[in-house]
Amino acid sequence: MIELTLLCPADQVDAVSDALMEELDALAVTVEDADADTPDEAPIFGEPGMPATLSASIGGWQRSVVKALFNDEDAATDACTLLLAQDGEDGDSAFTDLHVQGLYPVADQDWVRLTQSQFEPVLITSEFWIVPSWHKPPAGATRVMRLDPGLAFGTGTHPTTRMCLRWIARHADLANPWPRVLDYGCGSGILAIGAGLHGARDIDAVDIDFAAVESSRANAAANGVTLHRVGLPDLAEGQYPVVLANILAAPLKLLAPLLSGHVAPGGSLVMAGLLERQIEELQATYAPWLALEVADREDGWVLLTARRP
Ligand SMILES: C[S@@+](CC[C@H](N)C(=O)[O-])C[C@H]1O[C@@H](n2cnc3c(N)ncnc32)[C@H](O)[C@@H]1O
Repeated sequence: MIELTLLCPADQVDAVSDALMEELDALAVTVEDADADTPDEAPIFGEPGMPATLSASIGGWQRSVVKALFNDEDAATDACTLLLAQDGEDGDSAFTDLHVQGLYPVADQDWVRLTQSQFEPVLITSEFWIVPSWHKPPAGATRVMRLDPGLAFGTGTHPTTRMCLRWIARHADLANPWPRVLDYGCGSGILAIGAGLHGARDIDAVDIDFAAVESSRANAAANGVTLHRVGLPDLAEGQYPVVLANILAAPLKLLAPLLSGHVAPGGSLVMAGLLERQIEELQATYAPWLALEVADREDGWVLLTARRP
């Protein structure tokens, strides 16, 4: 295959990508920051609830590299010629300031195998592992969650997810299982499934993202875990002995009264997605309802928990 690489200003990224995919038969288009790994690198995604940067609202980085994949050199050359010849509204070229960087051969690879090789079994405790379907469970793993990477967040490789799962493994009591659990911001459903594998019953898993809801359903079924309710956040109802929420600081602050209200007397709130520097801010926000404490730390991330008296 051949990759056509173009340097493109932010306000033309969407139009160039659309033309390549929809009119010029590109097999795939990716957009990268031309200034990545330099002092000019600019993140364009803000946290949910925070303003996005200007570039995010116009489709790309100030200097974006658009890469389009074609079956062969002829197809890539034709596409490039047609793209540069497209007329704009004023009769000039539609894509001014577009610079062709080159055509590059892409070596044939086994992409499935390459992707799979990036996901190894993840240790939560010596007994509890997250294992992709193409791996055998490691020796000594007595509790195994089968989970493959998909559209929703949560494969067990991120420290925030791992800390929540460790908390579940350490606090669940099979002789006295949690009668209800709420996984708020369930993503792949990994925390809800983790709770289910540790005996929890009546587990509700909610998320604002439909892809997460679908993926939680499918992953739970693949692990033989029954979820009670799975859907949008308004499905969460009443009080739960355990409320799990791995989101991010800004939404967790906005959700403080709601999440605190879902914690049953004697129950626990378990929150992740928070950095060391955000601890005091979160503690202050939740103080009217619950006293949050640091329960775990990993790679600059913290797990905050609180028990309702
Ligand atoms: C970091 S992922 C966590 C996924 C999974 N629970 C885990 O621990 O790996 C955060 C999830 O929260 C969801 N989310 C973000 N804001 C939310 C909100 N206000 N209410 C419910 N879910 C939210 C996102 O769609 C995403 O699936």
